[in-house]
Amino acid sequence: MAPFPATLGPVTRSGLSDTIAAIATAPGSAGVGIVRVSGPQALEVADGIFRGRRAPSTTRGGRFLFGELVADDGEVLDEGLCLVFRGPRSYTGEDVVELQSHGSPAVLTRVLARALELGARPARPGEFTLRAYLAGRLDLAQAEAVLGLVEAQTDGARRQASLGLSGALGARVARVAGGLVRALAAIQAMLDYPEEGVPDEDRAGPLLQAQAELEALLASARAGQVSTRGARLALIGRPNAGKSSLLNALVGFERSIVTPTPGTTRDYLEAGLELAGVPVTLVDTAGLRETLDEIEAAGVRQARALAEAADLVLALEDGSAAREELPLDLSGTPARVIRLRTKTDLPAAWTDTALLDVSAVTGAGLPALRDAVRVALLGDAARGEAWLTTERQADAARRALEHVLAARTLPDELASYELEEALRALAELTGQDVQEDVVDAVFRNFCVGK
Ligand SMILES: Nc1nc2c(c(=O)[nH]1)N(C=O)[C@@H](CNc1ccc(C(=O)N[C@@H](CCC(=O)O)C(=O)O)cc1)CN2
Ligand SMILES: Nc1nc2c(ncn2[C@@H]2O[C@H](COP(=O)(O)OP(=O)(O)OP(=O)(O)O)[C@@H](O)[C@H]2O)c(=O)[nH]1
Ligand SMILES: [Mg+2]
Repeated sequence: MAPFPATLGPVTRSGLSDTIAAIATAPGSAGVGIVRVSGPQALEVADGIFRGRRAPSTTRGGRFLFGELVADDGEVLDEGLCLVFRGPRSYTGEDVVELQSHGSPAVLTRVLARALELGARPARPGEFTLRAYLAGRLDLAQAEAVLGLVEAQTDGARRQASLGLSGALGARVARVAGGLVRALAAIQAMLDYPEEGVPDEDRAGPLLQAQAELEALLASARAGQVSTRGARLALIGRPNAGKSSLLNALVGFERSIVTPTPGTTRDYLEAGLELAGVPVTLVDTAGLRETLDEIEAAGVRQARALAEAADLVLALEDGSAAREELPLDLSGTPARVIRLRTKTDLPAAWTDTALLDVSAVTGAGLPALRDAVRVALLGDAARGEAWLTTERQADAARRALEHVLAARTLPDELASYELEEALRALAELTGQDVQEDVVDAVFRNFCVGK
């Protein structure tokens, strides 16, 4: 991808003011496919491709035309629709034309090639959405939500992206910023008119409130990332604990080999499923034990490494056999472990209320397990609220919180500096005050045509 223009603001705007075109629909055959054109020459380009009862350039915004898509020599490529959006009333804020043909890669490549001949240039990844951002139609968090929506594989990811796109996250951040501005005003008043006696709660109240809101926002960051990026769950236990059986019960088919012989699973294997709206990868591993078998020993080493790297460990112990200690130290990361007593359909050899009872055979305990996984992965981040969904957003919120915490303890002069820094971090979060390389990094992840 060509580098993003050097600065934001007017320079970038003019740098982006040429006309871009791209196939907006996914590669492959489909019912309908779309070539999208945006920029000052969009209507001119459309006039050169589209033949209908009237020319796109004489059509009002918000209308569509039915007609033919034609090549430079007049050959009809396909019948199609032309949608006309006149700036600023369009996705990008510029003149936009959509040429909608049958969803044939052969047709779409010809239509795009014709648009490029007529003066458009190929759009860079995310450039339509970048233009919407630069036109002030979306904030940066909304642009990230567009990306999240395009990539959403689960309903949980879709919900968060959709909330983000609605501007709910921006609104949540604006609330925090509003509180900081009030606190800043109180401090300024104190500095300017010390004799007036500004009540301390005017300063402390909004700060405390902002701190609480930032902490809640940051608590949502892990949930947001997990719901978009997904999570890895490692099943760990002694041989025969029932790891492979549990994996099969959770995914609903015989993904992993199960036998009564301890040491059945050697190489690890993965299975994808959706748990609590989160894309989850379950990892079945070799049972942990000392062994002279070289292959099995390699599997055991791998199992330990997989447990280390997982977002969450399901530690299984066979409830129908004499209890043996799990040869794995989980004490360092108790928040990342759910302990299970398995085979509860069989007579219990022992019980322990600290463990969750499950049976892969009857399915008993599986709903409780799914619940525990949801809490472990998402915490109590409220479902209806907008979460921080990217590391970039979380980083900005973290810095804002640090400055707010500093402001609470510092004398007025220094506190007001900290609050200004906190506000700057929040402005970065929504993209009002942001370095161009950050913007570049956000849009680099997009696909062409978005
Ligand atoms: N065919 C098609 N479907 C699509 C999109 C698109 O660009 N084209 N979208 C994009 O990726 C999404 C819809 N988002 C859009 C957002 C704003 C405008 C728009 O033209 N807004 C104008 C006019 C609104 C109006 O007429 O009421 C505006 O806000 O001023 C269009 C699409 C999803 N579906
Ligand atoms: N009754 C009953 N038997 C179970 C249950 N889960 C597993 N088993 C049996 O226990 C034995 C071992 O099950 P696996 O799922 O292969 O155990 P594992 O932990 O994957 O074992 P390794 O791969 O050897 O480490 C098999 O005979 C299973 O049928 C259960 O919930 N109830
Ligand atoms: Mg197994």
